[in-house]
Amino acid sequence: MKTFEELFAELQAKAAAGTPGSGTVAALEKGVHFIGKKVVEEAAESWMAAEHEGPERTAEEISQLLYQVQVLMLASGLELKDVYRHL
Ligand SMILES: N=c1c2ncn([C@@H]3O[C@H](COP(=O)(O)OP(=O)(O)OP(=O)(O)O)[C@@H](O)[C@H]3O)c2ncn1[C@@H]1O[C@H](COP(=O)(O)O)[C@@H](O)[C@H]1O
Repeated sequence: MKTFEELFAELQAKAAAGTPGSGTVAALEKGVHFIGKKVVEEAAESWMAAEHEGPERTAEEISQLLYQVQVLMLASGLELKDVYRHL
């Protein structure tokens, strides 16, 4: 288990190092358009899970949505504080 902040730090480090075998690095190489579609896909799956599949599946889909949002942040050159200041 990891927190939102811990996951972001892990993804930042992998992106900076270009870690071989990292799905995050591969997604960043594909770019914002590819990542944006993943965000929309996971958002839709979260919605469908919430309507039809119960809380456990919903939590799983939301975790994937949070991951894809973090990858989009990295692709956009954003840090956590850039987003948090709008909360
Ligand atoms: N939390 C996640 C995470 N959530 C979702 N995903 C990715 O998002 C995809 C979504 O899963 P789905 O089952 O919806 O997708 P799918 O349709 O079956 O498969 P795809 O065709 O979309 O790949 C997964 O295949 C993963 O590639 C994640 N990939 C990585 N992480 C974490 O990110 C960290 C870094 O990962 P790497 O960069 O791969 O080392 C690790 O700690 C991982 O646990």
